[in-house]
Amino acid sequence: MLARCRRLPVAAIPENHPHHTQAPVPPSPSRPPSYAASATREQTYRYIYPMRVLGMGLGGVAAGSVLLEQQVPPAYWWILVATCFVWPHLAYLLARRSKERYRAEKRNLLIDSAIAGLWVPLMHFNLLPSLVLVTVTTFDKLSTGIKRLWLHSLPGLLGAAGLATLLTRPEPMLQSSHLVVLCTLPLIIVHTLASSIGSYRLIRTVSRQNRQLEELRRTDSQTGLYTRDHWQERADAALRDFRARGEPAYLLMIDIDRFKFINDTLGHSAGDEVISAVGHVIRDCIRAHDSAGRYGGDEFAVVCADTQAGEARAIAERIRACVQDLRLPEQPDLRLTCSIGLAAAQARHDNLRAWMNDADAALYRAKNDGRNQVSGEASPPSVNSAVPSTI
Ligand SMILES: Nc1nc2c(ncn2[C@@H]2O[C@H](COP(=O)(O)OP(=O)(O)OP(=O)(O)O)[C@@H](O)[C@H]2O)c(=O)[nH]1
Repeated sequence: MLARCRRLPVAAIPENHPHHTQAPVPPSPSRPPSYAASATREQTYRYIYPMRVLGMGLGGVAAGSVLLEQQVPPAYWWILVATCFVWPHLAYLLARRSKERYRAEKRNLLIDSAIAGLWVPLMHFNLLPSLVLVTVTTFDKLSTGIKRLWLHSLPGLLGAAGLATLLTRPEPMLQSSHLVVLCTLPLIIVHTLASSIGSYRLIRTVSRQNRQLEELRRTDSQTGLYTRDHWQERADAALRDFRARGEPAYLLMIDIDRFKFINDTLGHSAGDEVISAVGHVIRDCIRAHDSAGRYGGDEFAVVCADTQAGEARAIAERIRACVQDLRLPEQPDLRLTCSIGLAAAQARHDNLRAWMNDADAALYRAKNDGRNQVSGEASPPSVNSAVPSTI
């Protein structure tokens, strides 16, 4: 009855997180099923077990208080012991011994609902414990996140309630005495607390994973530089600042020289190492407020915001010289160079594409003029001419 509130699952919960009970994704022919994912899902019954023992036990206390007042035959007490105190352990054993543990645990969850349904007529429809048992058990189905599980639990719940009504023909006694209220309170309190703690943990997990996802979106794994998308956001911001306040900004397009030849002669993995090493060189050569990104393949881009022409050229020259001095431990004889195109933000640059076109043109000139050099504007636009009259 209290069984599921610790483990509210959503897609963002990690597969190895105890809260994770995401419904199985059917394997597609092009994607082999993940062993890790299914292995964790198969352990769901372990996480549910202690909560089922607690929830069913507290439900048993509530139901027992009603039985106590009604002077019922001993069979009722045996049913109470079997369903509330034996069943949680039996459910655990059944799931553990099953070849398909996750499926077995889903069946156990449905049986939990049937048990709650059974107890409603056995308690003569005593209002408070009946409502609490049905609500808690249905909430638990919802909180698993398993699609439509709560809906699938209703036939069992209603069927068990109907069958027990037919067999025992109980006389409705809706009123709950003080004793029954007192004995039902622990279930209400513990279930609410457990649900709140589950939600709290879930929110913390989701926020942490959102931060990790954002980090992944921003960072190119091969070089540690920004990804193209994130770099473009930074460059856009620098262009906006230039257009709004006239803060000079420079853009550097960097391309490794004759990289195809490295790939062709030393292989792609050596090429990957070169890209990674050049990325690290660029990161070491820029200032804290510059933004460097991998633009694609062997091409990199740096945006230097709030920067004078001399500084921008010095950064570009530093990168060029450091790439020239770069030695790879695995390829000690390999000599690398790069070409760099430099472009200042101009008032005519309506968007980033226009600015990049200028940097690309400068890079093209550097390649044409013999590579291993920096080409581009030596002097910045004046601040006055930087702010367009239309702004
Ligand atoms: N190893 C490796 N190669 C890549 C990667 N991305 C792109 N390439 C290759 O990089 C090469 C890019 O070559 P270009 O920049 O066009 O030409 P280049 O040989 O460097 O010649 P120049 O730029 O004119 O000096 C192509 O052969 C791509 O297949 C990557 O991630 N790893």
